[in-house]
Amino acid sequence: MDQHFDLVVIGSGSGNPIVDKRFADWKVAIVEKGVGPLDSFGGTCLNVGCIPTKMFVHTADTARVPEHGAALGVDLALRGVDWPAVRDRIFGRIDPLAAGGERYRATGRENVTLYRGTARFTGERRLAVDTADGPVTITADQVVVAVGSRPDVPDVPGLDHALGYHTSDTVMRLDRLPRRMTILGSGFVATEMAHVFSSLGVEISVIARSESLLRHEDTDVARRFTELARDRWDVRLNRKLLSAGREGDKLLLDLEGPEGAEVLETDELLVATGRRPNSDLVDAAAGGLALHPDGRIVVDGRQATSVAGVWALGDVSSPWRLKHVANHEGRTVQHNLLHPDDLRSSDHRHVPHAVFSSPRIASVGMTEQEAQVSGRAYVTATREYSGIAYGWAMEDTTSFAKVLADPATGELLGAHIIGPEAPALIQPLIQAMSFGLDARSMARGQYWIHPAMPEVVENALLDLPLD
Ligand SMILES: Cc1cc2nc3c(=O)[nH]c(=O)nc-3n(C[C@H](O)[C@H](O)[C@H](O)COP(=O)(O)OP(=O)(O)OC[C@H]3O[C@@H](n4cnc5c(N)ncnc54)[C@H](O)[C@@H]3O)c2cc1C
Ligand SMILES: NC(=O)c1ccc[n+]([C@@H]2O[C@H](COP(=O)([O-])OP(=O)(O)OC[C@H]3O[C@@H](n4cnc5c(N)ncnc54)[C@H](O)[C@@H]3O)[C@@H](O)[C@H]2O)c1
Repeated sequence: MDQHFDLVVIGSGSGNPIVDKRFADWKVAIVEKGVGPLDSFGGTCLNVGCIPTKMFVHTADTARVPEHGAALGVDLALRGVDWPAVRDRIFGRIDPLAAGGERYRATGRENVTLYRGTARFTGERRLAVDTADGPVTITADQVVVAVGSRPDVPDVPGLDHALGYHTSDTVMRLDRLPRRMTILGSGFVATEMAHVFSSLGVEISVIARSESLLRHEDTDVARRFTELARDRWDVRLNRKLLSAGREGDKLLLDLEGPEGAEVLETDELLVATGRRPNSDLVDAAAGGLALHPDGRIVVDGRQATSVAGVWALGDVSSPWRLKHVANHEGRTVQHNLLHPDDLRSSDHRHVPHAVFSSPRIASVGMTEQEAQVSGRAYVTATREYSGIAYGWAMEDTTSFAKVLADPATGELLGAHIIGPEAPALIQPLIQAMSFGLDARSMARGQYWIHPAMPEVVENALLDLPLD
């Protein structure tokens, strides 16, 4: 029998918090198929994304303290890494959170029904869900499509499930640490996981198809990061993976590079080559939803899709696959559901991101290469951490903050930081850009605590050659 609801939310990641107490009078369904090896409730960020990765990153940073201590004359030693303890501490916190979230949705509110299964559109605002109790048909006045994305694995001969490769969905739950791990890709996941596993003692090889890691970052940042990565990992740039195979416990990767063919032998392979939107899993086209060529659902500024009453947010529709963007878009959808006569748009003017590798990277606004292409007048200034007092304290020789501004007005156009605490240091610059504070006012209109790390930002701003 068909079930009709006021609202159906598909996906329990950033879609789930939309349904708060203001929806107490609405008849609501939430549909979730499960993510990761345990088919968990709560989406990517909680179960296989931001949260576990950053718990591993913090652990990795801790394991590297002896390396940093040596430069300061402090003799520390890493005596060992108890991988099962590390892994189980992290998932021992996360798995109960996911289970608790699911319990609340299953039993916590009378007006909310949780369906566990994959939802597929069979018409406009009409869905079929395969649940453990059999198929259900759901119709609704309003539908929120928050189905996210999944790892995208390239079509390479031998690179199939039988090979036993990992993605970010599985690599954090390895039974044991391998001696060697190869990572295919050179973006967010690749560089964060290379930091995690190398800090815990694994020999890392990174296969990048371009000539730098993190090539979407400002070129100065990507260049510095790549130089540092080459000191730490076996970084193979300009490489193509031609085929993959297994010989007993070993994986053999056939690569083609600037010096011809090479075979890389490894124990585990992490494929980190991007993600694809889950619009196909939900059969968005059958629901009448317009799609971009890359599979993202088309939305307008208000997160409305091409079908009245259907909204989309997060990785399935956004060009930014970031949790803070998905959350922001979720709040837009929530407001628009509750206030149909006063619709709001999402604010995508200054979307920042951070890469939690080592060193850390944080960025907002235009890179220098984007500023060049845009043709707009700009000036830049770069201040090394070694040029501020706290940088001396840390004996830092490689980190910097770079800012871009309009020479005439001082309007901040972009900021890029590579080094310790970059994600925290960039926040005042995001604030300045969001609220229209120009570089000169920002630098001189407030006190900067001395001798703290934000002085690197203050000095970069003061160094800008403004008219
Ligand atoms: C390893 C990793 C680390 C990351 N780290 C960060 C970070 O540090 N900072 C950051 O900002 N972002 C990070 N991200 C990105 C961030 O996790 C995503 O942008 C965010 O979680 C997307 O939220 P969402 O709600 O769009 O999708 P999800 O959270 O993926 O939610 C979608 C849900 O829909 C379900 N679903 C899919 N199809 C169906 C269907 N047909 N029927 C029913 N249910 C369905 C899925 O099972 C899933 O639970 C990371 C991502 C990864 C993979
Ligand atoms: N700190 C964070 O905010 C964070 C952390 C992890 C993931 N994420 C999000 O998750 C998404 C997925 O991360 P990701 O690292 O998988 O994607 P990514 O887009 O950051 O990087 C993908 C990498 O794979 C390479 N690549 C693509 N196809 C390839 C192929 N066929 N062969 C070889 N290399 C190939 C690309 O050149 C790139 O280096 C990101 O878009 C990001 O938004 C965010």
